[in-house]
Amino acid sequence: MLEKKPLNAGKGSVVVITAPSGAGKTTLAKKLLAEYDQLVFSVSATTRAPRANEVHGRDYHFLDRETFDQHIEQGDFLEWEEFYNGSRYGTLRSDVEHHIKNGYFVLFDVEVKGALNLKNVYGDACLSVFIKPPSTEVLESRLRSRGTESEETLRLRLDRAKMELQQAGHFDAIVVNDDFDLAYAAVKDLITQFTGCSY
Ligand SMILES: Nc1nc2c(ncn2[C@@H]2O[C@H](COP(=O)(O)OP(=O)(O)O)[C@@H](O)[C@H]2O)c(=O)[nH]1
Ligand SMILES: Nc1ncnc2c1ncn2[C@@H]1O[C@H](COP(=O)(O)OP(=O)(O)O)[C@@H](O)[C@H]1O
Repeated sequence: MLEKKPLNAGKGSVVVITAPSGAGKTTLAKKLLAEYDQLVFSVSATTRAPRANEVHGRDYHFLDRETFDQHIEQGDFLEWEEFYNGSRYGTLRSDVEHHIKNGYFVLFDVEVKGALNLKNVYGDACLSVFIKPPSTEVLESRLRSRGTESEETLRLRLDRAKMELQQAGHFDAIVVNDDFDLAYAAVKDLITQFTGCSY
């Protein structure tokens, strides 16, 4: 769902990384954030339960469904989507505005529909990168070895991945995440070119 209210702040530049679940976007994003001082993470809100290593406010704002839906009603989200199983994910407008006002480039890690919506909002001020797994078999084995999914949520994520892979052509660049270091170098080059920032 794209919420129509425009951003109050001037349109800062943003980098959107999107991919099917398990392709490696969060791993790439974390390394980028550790290396680029000028890049700041858009911490999304979600109704899904935290994983063992996740911290509230750092990885996500973990909200119950009622609170999440209140934010929808109040128009607090720039965009939000239901990913699977009723789990909702959204970008809080105020967080992003705050970072842009402070002169940062904002890095988003969002699913494909949200990424397409953010491209619409930011237009030329957005670099969008689709991270592609080498194959669906590798995607499945990465999701399994991550150890975060039940058999049911694994299936739901893989089903959604099929739809998401078909959308890859809509983004500015596609980077295949086979060898991690090569994929990371490719994404870094794109960001350096787009932002003019070195790390
Ligand atoms: N549209 C949208 N998608 C989000 C947002 N935050 C996270 N996502 C995406 O929701 C999907 C599920 O996220 P998560 O449960 O953390 O699984 P993971 O990406 O496999 O680690 C991923 O594709 C995330 O990139 C958001 O604010 N908006
Ligand atoms: N190039 C790669 N080669 C092997 N494993 C990888 C690679 N990139 C990421 N992974 C692993 O795959 C799993 C999924 O990566 P993650 O970053 O959580 O994906 P996403 O955020 O897209 O769901 C993690 O266990 C991660 O360590």
